[in-house]
Amino acid sequence: MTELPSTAKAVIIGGGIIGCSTAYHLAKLGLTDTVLLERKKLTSGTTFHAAGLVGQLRSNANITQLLGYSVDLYNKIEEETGLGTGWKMNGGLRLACNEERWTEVKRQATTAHSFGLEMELLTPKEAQGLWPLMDISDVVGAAFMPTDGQANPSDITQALAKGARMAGAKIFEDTKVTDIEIDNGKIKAVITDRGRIECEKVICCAGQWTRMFAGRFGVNVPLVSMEHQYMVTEAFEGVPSNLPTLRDPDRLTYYKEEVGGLVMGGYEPNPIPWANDGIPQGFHYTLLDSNFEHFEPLMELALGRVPALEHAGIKTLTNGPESFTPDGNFIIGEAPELANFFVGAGFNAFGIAAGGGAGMALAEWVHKGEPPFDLWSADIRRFGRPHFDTDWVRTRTVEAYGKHYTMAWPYEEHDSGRPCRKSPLYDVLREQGACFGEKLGWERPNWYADASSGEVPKDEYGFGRQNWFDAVGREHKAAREAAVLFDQTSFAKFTLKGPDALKAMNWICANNVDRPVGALIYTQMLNDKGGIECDLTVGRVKHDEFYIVTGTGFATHNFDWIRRNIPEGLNCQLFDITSSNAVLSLMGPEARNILTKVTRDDVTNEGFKFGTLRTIGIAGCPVQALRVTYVGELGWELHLPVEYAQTVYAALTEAGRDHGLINAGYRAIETLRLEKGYRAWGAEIGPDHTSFESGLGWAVKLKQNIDFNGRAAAEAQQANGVKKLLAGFTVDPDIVLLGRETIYRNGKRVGWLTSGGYGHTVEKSIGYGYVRNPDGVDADYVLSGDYELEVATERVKAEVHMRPLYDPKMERVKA
Ligand SMILES: NCCCC(=O)O
Repeated sequence: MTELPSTAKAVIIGGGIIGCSTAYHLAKLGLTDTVLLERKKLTSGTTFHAAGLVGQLRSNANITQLLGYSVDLYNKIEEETGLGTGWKMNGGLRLACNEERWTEVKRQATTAHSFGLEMELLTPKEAQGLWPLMDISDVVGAAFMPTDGQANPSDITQALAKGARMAGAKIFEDTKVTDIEIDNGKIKAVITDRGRIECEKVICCAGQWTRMFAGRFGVNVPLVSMEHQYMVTEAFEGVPSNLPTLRDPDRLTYYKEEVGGLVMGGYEPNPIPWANDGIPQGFHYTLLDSNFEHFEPLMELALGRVPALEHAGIKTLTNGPESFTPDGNFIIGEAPELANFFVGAGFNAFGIAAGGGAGMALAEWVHKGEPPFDLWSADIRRFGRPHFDTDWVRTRTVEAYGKHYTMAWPYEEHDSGRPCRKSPLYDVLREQGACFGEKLGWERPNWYADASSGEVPKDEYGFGRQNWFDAVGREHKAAREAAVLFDQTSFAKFTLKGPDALKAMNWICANNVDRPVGALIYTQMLNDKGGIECDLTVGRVKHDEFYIVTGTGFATHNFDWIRRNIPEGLNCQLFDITSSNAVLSLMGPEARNILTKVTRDDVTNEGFKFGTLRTIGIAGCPVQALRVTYVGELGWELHLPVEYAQTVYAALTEAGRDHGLINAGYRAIETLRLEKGYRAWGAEIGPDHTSFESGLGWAVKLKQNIDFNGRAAAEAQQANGVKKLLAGFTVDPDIVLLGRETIYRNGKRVGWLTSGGYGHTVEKSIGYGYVRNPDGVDADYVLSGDYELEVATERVKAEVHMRPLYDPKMERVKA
């Protein structure tokens, strides 16, 4: 047996497709000092029993791009390594068996077009032409993606491993990692049963073992092993080798050709979690007992689609446990809990589809310290407090598994593991008709039902206008004409304190935070490319203390970003105080009149200017009042110790009684901010979009002689111009915009919508998206075009806007 090296730059743990692909890409990047350790044999954990379908389309452009990268790699890896991979680009069919599904499929086809992928809509007969074995009596239509395909999971992994070795990486089988040596928060070495390897970076691609293993070092990887079954038939007539893969989501099943027979599996609504108390020792090349009884309902559904299965001989019913995650996306990135510990795991049964691209992305992340493009939807930092509890994760993951093929409704909420995190006002607001949504475990009012007119606080999903449309319209109108109260307790809140707090903040923030005590500053935090990593409000509470407020879902990510970017040697401490403060946002033209009734402090426009914060007294409570808005109206965010929440809420509602004050929820916030043109991180802005591209260059301190993270990139972009620019679009109010609709300028595809919704004041459907032009783009260019949006494959005329649709002069906000 070859001796283990005593040192390496990077050690990969796990020899499945993700580990091998990461080794391949690290070596190709020149990091030949990479070692991959597999405790048994390559592929022997999960990869060997994967089904091997390679589909590309996801609702996120960059994840789709990553899967597209896999296809490109699989197209060439066989020739590069000389090893067969079983890869074939036989195309993928997706069926729709009811009108709602057909709408979903048409919207997916438009999403594919937005992302530059070919996806054709087919009649049932045309689909049957590609898949003659299927019964089409219930099929309404189908979509076909010609560049999808399938691979042999073990073979493609071996090819990647060979490619990695050819490029210089070292791979060791039968080598178990027993420990990681960490000194003072720094990784020092990996300890194996064959010796110690000193290293800087560890990349944990240990599949379903990852949660337990990473947990030993304080790294939380919320994944769960679930039984996943598929049947393999003997060869039978009518199954050509070029048969496309088939997804039949209304029957919860998928198919691919294998040696002249079919592989058929699916996602049952009552999945079985496995190894709740840990994966048994010696589990390699191991399958679970076939569970025919559990598989039978899927089999029944499949027989309806492929009657010939009735007479096909069954070779096996494979039952292999695989890792699934609470939101159905995989987990990638550097752990926020431990520097230089990277994770690539939790692939939800699309590890083969994602393997090529995920290995590429992970390798770049390891090598350059950042991913090749924004991977937020798969980023390990998207998780938070509830995800530390295995039982909660399991409950949510069971739901996510069961919904793998069910309709992905717009605005759909999770049902399981709720309620988990509750604002002190939860019960009060529920009494008042709140219909809650959930984010990072927090229950948050989305909208309020009016019981007196028979409304019920329950979402009914659909692709048209939903059952909450009127309620949200009511809340929207109250915000514009009177006042509303939003419970925004779930906001993530941090403080940064210490003698060097200002120095640190002015390095991390793109806007100048060296303002007088009491100033409230909107700022972005930029990466080296000028991309927006964080978008938040910063209050200067004392000369050496800042109060930082950001979106609920970004708590882990933003905390991690700030902590990592505090320059070494500076004396300041960052604290997460999310759970200490409740937040009530009082917004609307009557906000001041209401506030005046409950406080003796000066809340006049002169006494309490927009963009400032101050402590005011309300009902015995010291309230940190922030004069800021995300809805485009006069208003204050009131941050207060949680124990006062009910008292202050009662005082405000009492004071607001004669001013038209009502409760409002997050869906009203969305329609209000769309009208006002406020950007949302994760949609309009994010690491791939810069301040100048998104029209936020006004908040970047280039005129001041202050160095900051991302300055060089921002300066270059200011000097050279941009190649994409964010614009607003409006269309006829009957057209429902949801985001990802394709943007056409003068008949040419130039981008897609990042958000879509309806503006109850402007009475139009509103969308935002980037207009791209490789030769450069500015506002005149954007405004000089004729625009159409493709919505569910149909083009509609659109108006373009470069200024907010509502109150462009900020008169209402600053009133
Ligand atoms: N491993 C099953 C994949 C199913 C799908 O790609 O839809």
